[in-house]
Amino acid sequence: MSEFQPMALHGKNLSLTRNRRKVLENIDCSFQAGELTAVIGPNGAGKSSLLSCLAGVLLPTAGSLALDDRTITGVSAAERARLIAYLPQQEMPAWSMAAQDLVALGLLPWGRSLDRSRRGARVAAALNQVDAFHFAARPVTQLSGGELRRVQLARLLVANTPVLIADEPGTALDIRHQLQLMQTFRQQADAGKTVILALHDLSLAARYCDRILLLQDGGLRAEGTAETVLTPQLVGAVYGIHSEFRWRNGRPEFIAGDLI
Ligand SMILES: Nc1ncnc2c1ncn2[C@@H]1O[C@H](COP(=O)(O)OP(=O)(O)OP(=O)(O)O)[C@@H](O)[C@H]1O
Repeated sequence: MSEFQPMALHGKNLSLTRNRRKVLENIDCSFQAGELTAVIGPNGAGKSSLLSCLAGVLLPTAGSLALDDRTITGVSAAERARLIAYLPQQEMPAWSMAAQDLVALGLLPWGRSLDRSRRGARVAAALNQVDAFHFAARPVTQLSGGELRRVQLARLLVANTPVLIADEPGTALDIRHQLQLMQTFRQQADAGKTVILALHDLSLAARYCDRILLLQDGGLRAEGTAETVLTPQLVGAVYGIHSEFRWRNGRPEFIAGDLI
């Protein structure tokens, strides 16, 4: 396992039907290396469905996916696991392993190519990235919701994959750890990774992400920078709330207001 190869991910005309319900329709989306993208939208808009398709967990009913210029169907599952790391919205540990062992599961796609000491060093570094090193030896079934989430995030990060996909990664995290996590994702993107996050917190999306995809009813309603997507008009039309977007000390800021 060496330095990662930067990689773009492209979805073309993606549609998805789940249990006879059309949940995604004709979505075109591209995610470049070095870019941190937020996928936003109200409950049920299709964010998790889209991320699951991008991660290769759900097969789109129509459309195609490509990693750089290779269609995803030409990439073996084993190779895909070395290229894309994915954290679903909810995940309960199947059994009571130590936190560090759960993180080490993220290295499985490399098999025996990593020796024991390098494996241990990587796990420790990933746990440190999410401030979870001090409970590395604790059983995951005895952690708080936010502590468990941080361990799962360490598992996402440990493999150094070129593409990171995380569905509401900050769920259950306190505000400090949420900010720390967004800084980590920002650094990962700045290092050349392709980072895709489903987010409900629009102020975090505005502050940290290069680009925002706004989903509504399974379709792509808008796409662009925070300034072009998080307008009071669009946010009002999609979420039914008043809002403000402004620049403060050179940084984009989104402020949610009252219900319309
Ligand atoms: N297994 C399923 N079978 C049928 N419909 C489903 C299934 N899972 C999700 N859906 C439907 O698909 C649509 C999109 O769901 P999805 O979970 O992708 O939305 P989301 O934007 O991630 O929502 P949330 O913000 O609530 O997590 C919703 O209408 C949902 O009811």
